[in-house]
Amino acid sequence: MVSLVRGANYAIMAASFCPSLPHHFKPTPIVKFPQSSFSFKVFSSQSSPADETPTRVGFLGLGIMGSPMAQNLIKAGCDVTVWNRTKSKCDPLIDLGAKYKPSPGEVAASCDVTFAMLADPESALIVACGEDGAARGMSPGKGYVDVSTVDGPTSKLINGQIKETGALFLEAPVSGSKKPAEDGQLIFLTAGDKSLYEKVAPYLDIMGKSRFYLGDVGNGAAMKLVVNMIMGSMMTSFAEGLLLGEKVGLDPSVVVEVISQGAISAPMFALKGPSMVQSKYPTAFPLKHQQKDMRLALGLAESVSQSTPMAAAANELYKVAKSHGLSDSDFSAVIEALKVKLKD
Ligand SMILES: NC(=O)C1=CN([C@@H]2O[C@H](COP(=O)(O)OP(=O)(O)OC[C@H]3O[C@@H](n4cnc5c(N)ncnc54)[C@H](OP(=O)(O)O)[C@@H]3O)[C@@H](O)[C@H]2O)C=CC1
Ligand SMILES: O=CCCC(=O)O
Repeated sequence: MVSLVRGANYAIMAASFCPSLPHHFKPTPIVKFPQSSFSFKVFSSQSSPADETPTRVGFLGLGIMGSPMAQNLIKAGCDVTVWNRTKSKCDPLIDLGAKYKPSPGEVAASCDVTFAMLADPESALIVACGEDGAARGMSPGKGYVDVSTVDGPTSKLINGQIKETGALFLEAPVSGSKKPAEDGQLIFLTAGDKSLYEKVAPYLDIMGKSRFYLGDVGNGAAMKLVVNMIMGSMMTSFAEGLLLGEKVGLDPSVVVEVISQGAISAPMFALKGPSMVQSKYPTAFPLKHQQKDMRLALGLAESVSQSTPMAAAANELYKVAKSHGLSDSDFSAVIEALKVKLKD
């Protein structure tokens, strides 16, 4: 079953699930509407599921996405313990009131639920299952929520290791980039233990604007990869159009404007177009991660013999862009890979 929850009042939610905030705001459980995949949260001053909600939250991985996500939890008054491979990235969060532990295992041991936002399958595996990994600190009653973008097999591996400890697992990759992370407007694509999904829903609602529950582990990863595969191909197609337009004498800013008013308008084009026209690529979503997602999506397609020629071509372009040193630029920098001079 797929469920989506929308529109939560940030302050009221935070007050209900984060102990340092006033107790008189208490939400009722999610109200689900039959015949619809939508459900909405409503609030009252009566009883609350808060008693069963974990209150000590761990956060592993404080990069572009993890930092603002953890920050939103802290600002909402949650009891947050952080860890990051590069310790200095913990400091601004510690200044905001977060606790610190020197390893993922120690974070997990000291928290009821631990979130992880890591770069790729390799880092997600190391942090969850490595020597000092989160699994070391897991035990019955705890939960591990991996919000990184990884492939299904990796997610299933982590699920297996976490479940062996008696703890629960939820995969919950996100749609939405740096700004939605800062604004608490992410979209969570979750799958795994339903009871953990329900327990952590208040936290997802602090960090995001909606959440889907998609069933078995692997479905969240698949949904995320399908979405990002489409996004990656859209971006390369947009880049080609901008450059072709420019070469035949069109003003690329006008191309962006025309696109924004028509049937192919997309927030991504409106957001990235103006800076791409100026050859500027301030990093929101690193190009190396987009290429990783194309690679993982192609692997997913391969696993079910689905033909994906557009995505395969786009992936090659991201690889070329990486080889030009653009890994840490925004993924819109893929346009640079098309600026090679061709002979007439
Ligand atoms: N940026 C975006 O717009 C979005 C990104 N995502 C996905 O979210 C995840 C994180 O993205 P983002 O925050 O942008 O990425 P960043 O590159 O900014 O952060 C990556 C994080 O992973 C950590 N890390 C990397 N390798 C290792 C390792 N070997 N061991 C331990 N930790 C490691 C980094 O630690 P350190 O600081 O030490 O390098 C850092 O905390 C990725 O899976 C990405 O695909 C999903 C939606 C949007
Ligand atoms: O994984 C990155 C997604 C970026 C976005 O959804 O805007």
